[in-house]
Amino acid sequence: MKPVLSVEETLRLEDLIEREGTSKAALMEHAGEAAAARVAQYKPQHVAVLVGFGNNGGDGWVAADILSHQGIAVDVVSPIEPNEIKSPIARHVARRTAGRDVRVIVGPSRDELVSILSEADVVLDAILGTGFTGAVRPPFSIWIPALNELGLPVVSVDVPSGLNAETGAVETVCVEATATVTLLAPKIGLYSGEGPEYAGEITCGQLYSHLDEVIGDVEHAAEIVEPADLVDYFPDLPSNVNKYSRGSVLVVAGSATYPGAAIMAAKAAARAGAGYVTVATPDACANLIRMALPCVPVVGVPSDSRGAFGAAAASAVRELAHKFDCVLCGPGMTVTAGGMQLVTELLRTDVPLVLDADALNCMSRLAIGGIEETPEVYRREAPLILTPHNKELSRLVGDEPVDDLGSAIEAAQKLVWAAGSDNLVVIAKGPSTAIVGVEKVLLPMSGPASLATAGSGDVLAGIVAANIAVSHGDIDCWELLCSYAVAVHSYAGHAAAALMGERSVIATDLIDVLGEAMNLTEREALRDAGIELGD
Ligand SMILES: NC(=O)C1=CN([C@@H]2O[C@H](COP(=O)(O)OP(=O)(O)OC[C@H]3O[C@@H](n4cnc5c(N)ncnc54)[C@H](OP(=O)(O)O)[C@@H]3O)[C@@H](O)[C@H]2O)[C@@H](O)CC1
Ligand SMILES: Nc1ncnc2c1ncn2[C@@H]1O[C@H](COP(=O)(O)OP(=O)(O)O)[C@@H](O)[C@H]1O
Ligand SMILES: [K+]
Repeated sequence: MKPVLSVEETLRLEDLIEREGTSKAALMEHAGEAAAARVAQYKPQHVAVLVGFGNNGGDGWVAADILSHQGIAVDVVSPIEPNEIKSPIARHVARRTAGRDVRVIVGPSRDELVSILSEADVVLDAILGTGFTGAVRPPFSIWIPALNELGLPVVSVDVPSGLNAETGAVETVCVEATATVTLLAPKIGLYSGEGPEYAGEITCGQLYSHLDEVIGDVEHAAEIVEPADLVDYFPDLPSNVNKYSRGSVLVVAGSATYPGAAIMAAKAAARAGAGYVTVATPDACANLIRMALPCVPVVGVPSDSRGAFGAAAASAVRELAHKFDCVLCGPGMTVTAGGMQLVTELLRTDVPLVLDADALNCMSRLAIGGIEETPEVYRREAPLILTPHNKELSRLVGDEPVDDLGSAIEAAQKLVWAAGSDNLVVIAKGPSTAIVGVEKVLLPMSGPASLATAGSGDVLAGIVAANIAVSHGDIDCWELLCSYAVAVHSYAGHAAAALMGERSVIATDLIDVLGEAMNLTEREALRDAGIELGD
């Protein structure tokens, strides 16, 4: 796993490295080397380097010097003279570079800038980095749209200029990078908010050779799950299994209004490898679900007058629940008094439980002002996995705003820290999904935007439940098991987009390609771990 840092954590890491004997000036030299190496991959003859006033600009000045030493024509565009730069280390490298074989253009007009950029094969963006906040001010608010309009390859240093490195927010304008060389460790903003849209291909510049020895001494906002991290989490299929021993899932879901959600979750659980899936659903929609799922037993439990779970459903489901390796509750169930009783009852069982969709909304109604205020409601011995999207997560924490990766991680941490159990994991879903446990925040591979389609979350919930059932509790790290499930969902998004076209994917397509998605996840993980693949 690869650490992802907040801005504050990055600054602490720099200080720590400095105490170990490597100065910030030395880090800037290495940052410039990393940026120049990324630009050189394009084999350019002419490079334009846009620098700002701060240390991000310093990195750009160093890179410009290195590229010009490689025989590349380099134009450095700066808003001020090198002598006027406030940061002493950036001023030093700027003055040094300006005295060498580069052309320096200070404060060009928009037209002059466009004509300089038009001569370049690649642009290095070293305008703003981790020190940037708020809305981009002139002259950069003029430079950045001019650069974007040209559509040239752009390598950004640390983060694309205009992107808030902490939140991933873009207030006004931001460089649309082809590639970003982030420094020391990736910044959380590259994965949050609009980060993924602007950053292009992200690589990390190695600025310090003993990083592994010190990175553990600063907290990290999150860790990126690399394919090889998942090698221990593929579900086995030994030859001596039967349908029950493979892993059984009870899907408690559906209502007369939303029977489809139960159908998709159950089918996804079966396709993701559970040997025996059963649906418990209100009587009112049981027959419809039976017809849609010939391979799944469907148990009707008492409905209320609207065809949702009624008051007597809770005890009926409790009787069933303990026979299964995992219970998934929520898809399509709607929020009713019967549903709330059902969720309360399931939280009290000792069976691994996945709560999704309206089960989460029922749960948030069990407490006023945030469920984390009453952790005894959801603290339990058996694993509990919650799979909220931002709105559901916000309701769980008393309607505090959750609108990007950072706020989702914060809200999820409130829930897991209040319960204090390492069996509780929140899968905070969004364009980037975070898996939040009591000690770890993991960022598994994200899928394509094709996943933003109704029912896609029901499919993910089925995949998660199946993997818990198949594991039979033999799990070192629930966060990694959940990461495996999210990775399979993401690969399903890619596989379905390849088949159907990225705009046409619907949730049932994801279910149909789950087998292929599991194979892809496994193949990628083995390759990344350096394990030989058979034919
Ligand atoms: N991590 C590492 O290990 C290493 C990090 N290093 C590098 O340092 C970078 C951080 O440098 P930094 O702290 O100097 O900040 P930086 O991003 O250059 O921005 C500050 C400048 O931007 C300006 N500015 C601010 N807001 C603005 C706005 N809205 N609109 C317009 N301007 C705005 C602000 O102006 P001021 O507010 O002061 O007037 C100030 O001049 C980091 O990203 C990495 O590249 C490497 O060198 C070494 C190893
Ligand atoms: N823009 C996006 N890019 C990638 N994945 C996305 C995007 N938007 C949503 N997703 C994923 O799609 C799923 C949507 O889940 P959810 O909102 O619960 O859907 P539903 O309630 O309709 O089943 C989540 O797994 C989420 O991570
Ligand atoms: K930048």
